[in-house]
Amino acid sequence: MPVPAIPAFPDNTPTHPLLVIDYELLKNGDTMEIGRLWDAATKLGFWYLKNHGADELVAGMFDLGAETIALPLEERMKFEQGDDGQSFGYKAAGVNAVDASGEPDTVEFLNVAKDDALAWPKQARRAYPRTANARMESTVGPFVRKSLEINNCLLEIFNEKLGLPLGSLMERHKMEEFSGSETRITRNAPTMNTTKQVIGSHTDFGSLSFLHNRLGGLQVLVPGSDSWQYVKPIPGHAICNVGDALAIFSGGILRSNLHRVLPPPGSQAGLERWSLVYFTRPGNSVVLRALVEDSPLIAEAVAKTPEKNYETGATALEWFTRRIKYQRINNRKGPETWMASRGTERVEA
Ligand SMILES: O=C(O)CCC(=O)C(=O)O
Ligand SMILES: [Fe+2]
Repeated sequence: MPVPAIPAFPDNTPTHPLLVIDYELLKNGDTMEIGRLWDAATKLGFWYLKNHGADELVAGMFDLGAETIALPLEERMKFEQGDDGQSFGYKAAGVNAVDASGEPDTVEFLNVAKDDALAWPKQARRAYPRTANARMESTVGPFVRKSLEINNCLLEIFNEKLGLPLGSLMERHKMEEFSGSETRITRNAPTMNTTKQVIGSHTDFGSLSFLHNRLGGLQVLVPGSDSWQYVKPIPGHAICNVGDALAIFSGGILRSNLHRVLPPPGSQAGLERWSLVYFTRPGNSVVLRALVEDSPLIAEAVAKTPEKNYETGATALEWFTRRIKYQRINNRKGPETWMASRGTERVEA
């Protein structure tokens, strides 16, 4: 499907600069580029990634989004996530809170488990709408494999920079173990209100996110301030970020930064907004704690910040289930439910 021309991100809207990291250079072990990635991952926790080679697959995934949204709502609802903290499947608009007051979100999305994409045509975790089944082999599987290749390369780099024994991070992201790893296609309906949050402020739940945006709307909380700034989408550049699990494993050396989504700004206002992510998350049984015994660097970071508690006492599955479950408005009792859905911003506070 040809991509229609989209109005440029407005010139007069302030944006937060992210470092542009070249995946080809990382793959070739370029020390300077690895140093720049380290800088980005430890200071802001977000960076652009160019030369990742996933663009065609990304376009196919956006087509899958449009095909799925064209199904009758009733059919999509057969695959709804439900209220128990299960992520895979369809999420209808308005079922999650965006803040402590319980204001509803406006995005709908389809999440496909990495375990299902790789097991296809067998079912590993759950069933999906027929549009996803029709593209599982041609589009979803290849996109998931490509995203895994990229995120695994980043994990190996962080493993080395953190001074961990070879394979320590990969061991926590075993291909064979079921995990919360998934790809998500998100849609926000057109709206002229450019200030209402469509996805509330959050840190990502897992290890690494590989995000693709065509329209603006994503904002990061600028570290050390209470200022939110837009991240400008750049064609062919993914937006990558560190999530809670890596922040915890690294004792806070890697940064899981708060972010949120508003409707597209300025000249992009009123357009339907799509985004696509692949989330790498640890294996379900992996306990989320700082790897202090395995790296003097991590031990030192933890020792220097006694006010932070990186012993979550939770497995990746428990962490992930809790966060999803308490976002759901059906589970809401009061502002404490929003607090119960929070991630490392509690650890870091
Ligand atoms: O849509 C976006 O730009 C970001 C989405 C996001 O932060 C998420 O799904 O976790
Ligand atoms: Fe996110």
